[in-house]
Amino acid sequence: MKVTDAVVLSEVTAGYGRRTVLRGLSARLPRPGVTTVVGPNGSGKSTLLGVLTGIIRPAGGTVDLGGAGRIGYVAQRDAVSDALPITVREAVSMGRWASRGPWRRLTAYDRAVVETCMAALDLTPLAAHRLSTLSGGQRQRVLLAQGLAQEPDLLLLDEPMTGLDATAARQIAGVLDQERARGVTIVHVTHDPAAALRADHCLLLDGGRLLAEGPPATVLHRSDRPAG
Ligand SMILES: Nc1ncnc2c1ncn2[C@@H]1O[C@H](COP(=O)(O)OP(=O)(O)OP(=O)(O)O)[C@@H](O)[C@H]1O
Repeated sequence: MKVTDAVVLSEVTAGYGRRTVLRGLSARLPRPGVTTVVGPNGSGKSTLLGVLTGIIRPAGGTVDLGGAGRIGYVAQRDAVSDALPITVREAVSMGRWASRGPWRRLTAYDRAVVETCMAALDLTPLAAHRLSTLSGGQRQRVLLAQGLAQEPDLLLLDEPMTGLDATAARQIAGVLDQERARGVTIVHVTHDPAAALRADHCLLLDGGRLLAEGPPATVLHRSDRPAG
């Protein structure tokens, strides 16, 4: 696989069936580095993450992950059933399925990764609790721990800070800083300008098109102004 210093999207067109969402999107995301994706509701941010995961196959254009092998994906909390009758430890362990396959017995290494990821997000005391008994912010931390347990090169996050209090948001930001320092490439959809500003790079989408890309301060300034 080709190894570059970037994830490169070239003229990507993608959507759902006959519904086109992303239209001719070209962008270059630093690798390693943190890229935030901002834009109004429905502008195609989650669809872009779907393309990067490979779940959504572009109808046109190309995606070059720059050699990123393992991809971790952390969904919006709403997208995940809170009713699953599993514990926090079981949910985080699901992050190991990507390398082991579902229903396989986890190795000692897998179990150690799961414990480390729970500890990083202060989930160890909740390890035996059912997901359904957790608060929204705690569940959000479980989803991130599950993403980290995949030991990804490329970590894709869909609004991981939504609805979190300041302490939990700071904690997640700290964990993402650590991952970035370890060389993980992070792509992060957010509506939070403070989170977007901390990134290395920012993409502004509108109507499925790239309106601007570059340093967050410049791009966010652009997003404050009416398009045109
Ligand atoms: N599974 C789907 N089938 C058909 N259309 C979809 C599907 N998922 C999203 N869409 C449509 O694609 C468009 C872009 O949605 P997407 O979720 O990518 O936007 P977004 O920028 O992430 O929005 P938000 O900020 O609200 O999360 C929307 O018009 C949405 O209705």
